[in-house]
Amino acid sequence: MNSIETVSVCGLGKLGSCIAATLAARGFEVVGVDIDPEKVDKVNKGLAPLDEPLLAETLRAGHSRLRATLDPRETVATDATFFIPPSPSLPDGSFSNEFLLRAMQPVAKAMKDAGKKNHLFVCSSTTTPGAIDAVLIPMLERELGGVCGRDFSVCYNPEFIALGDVVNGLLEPDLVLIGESDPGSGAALEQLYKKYNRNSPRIARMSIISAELTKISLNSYITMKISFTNQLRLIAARHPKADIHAILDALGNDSRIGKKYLRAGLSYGGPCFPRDNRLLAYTARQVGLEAPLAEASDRVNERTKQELVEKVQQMAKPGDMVAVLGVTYKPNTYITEEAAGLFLAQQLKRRGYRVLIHDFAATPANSPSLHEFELISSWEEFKNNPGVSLAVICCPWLQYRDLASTAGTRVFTPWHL
Ligand SMILES: NC(=O)C1=CN([C@@H]2O[C@H](COP(=O)(O)OP(=O)(O)OC[C@H]3O[C@@H](n4cnc5c(N)ncnc54)[C@H](O)[C@@H]3O)[C@@H](O)[C@H]2O)C=CC1
Ligand SMILES: O=C(O)[C@H]1O[C@H](OP(=O)(O)OP(=O)(O)OC[C@H]2O[C@@H](n3ccc(=O)[nH]c3=O)[C@H](O)[C@@H]2O)[C@H](O)[C@@H](O)[C@@H]1O
Repeated sequence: MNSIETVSVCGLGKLGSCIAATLAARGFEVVGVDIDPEKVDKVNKGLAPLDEPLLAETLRAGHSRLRATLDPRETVATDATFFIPPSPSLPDGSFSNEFLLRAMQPVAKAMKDAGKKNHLFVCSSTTTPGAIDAVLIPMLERELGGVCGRDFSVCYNPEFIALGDVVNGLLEPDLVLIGESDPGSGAALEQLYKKYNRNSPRIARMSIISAELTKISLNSYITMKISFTNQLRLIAARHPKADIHAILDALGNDSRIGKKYLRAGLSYGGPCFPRDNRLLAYTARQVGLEAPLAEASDRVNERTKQELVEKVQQMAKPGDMVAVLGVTYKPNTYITEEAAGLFLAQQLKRRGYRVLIHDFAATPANSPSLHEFELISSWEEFKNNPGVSLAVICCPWLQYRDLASTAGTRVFTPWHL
């Protein structure tokens, strides 16, 4: 296929809005498509549809080359369409294809109606390994009445970005991963990335199933590393003279291990890590195998959460006022999904503690699970006069560093701030 100059992006959410904005800022003509009129309206006004560092500036930089629409037929005028709708986790561990099917179908129909051939369908949402070949490509072949790799192409191209750093993560990744239905489409996408990235990342091209397995393996491997630190932390805690931070700092010097994601703290959370291990275990079961390492990482993670509750129970008794500081799954995001702090607050409340909550970004408006809690409204006032029996720093927001214990309050800091 020819080079990609114009691009459409279906799904302008946490990841898609940043992909659309960065593509436009790097010189591509971009059409953004979403089913949410508010997001479309905001993007057309050059405003960020959600909170993400650098998104507003990037949208402004590419404003003249980016427009958004509710109409998927407008993708026909572009060379390639990136699909980035949600792919929620199902109870059996697999990821739903429903949103991808619903986003791709009208685009395929529009291509067919316009008689357009050779469109490139790029799936960026995380998929269950095997789903693209078994479900999405057959649907596209039916809708388009053609053969994948001859009449149209499909690439799987997930991004390895972490929330709070999406724009830089997209533009300067360690790795660009391309699963391709045919060499021509992979080559075209590789050329796009050579123009788009600000660094020169390794571009790994492979079959679609290999790329699907690579994507979930990466997250699964990293959680194995985090769970290893937690396993070691629990063992070291039983030895009064052992210092987990000194141990991990030493281990990280071995280049085979490395220092990243080797920080002793609490459990991992968020919308990605916990569900990717469940997906790897599901993928193993599909071929009659087990994924004991992925399952063990999740077990250690659950144990880490329980251990935090037990530890706090040793430090305060039911009826006491405990302040849970930091209820997001990591700093610089408002997301509380599977966060250690939220888990602790819920468990303490259930056990009869009086719970006060504080966070620098999460509020009941953006995290409805916080509605059931009393919130600390002013951090400055609280910092100077906590007046509670125990404050637990559950998320390593740097602003918590200067909270000192006062006469009546102890401060418990599982993260080495
Ligand atoms: N947020 C993250 O950190 C990362 C997310 N991913 C993957 O990216 C995908 C999207 O994630 P997020 O951006 O976080 O989701 P999100 O929920 O923030 O955004 C999804 C967007 O898709 C839109 N949408 C839904 N159906 C649509 C349709 N039929 N046509 C057009 N737009 C449609 C929604 O209105 C929403 O704006 C998921 O598969 C996720 O696993 C992968 C790596 C990182
Ligand atoms: O698949 C995805 O969607 C993304 O998932 C993660 O991104 P994210 O969940 O946004 O955030 P991270 O910054 O990686 O943190 C995840 C969790 O790990 C925890 N963590 C991180 C580092 C560490 O040393 N220890 C540790 O417990 C954090 O506190 C947090 O709860 C991956 O880092 C991305 O590469 C990937 O693209």
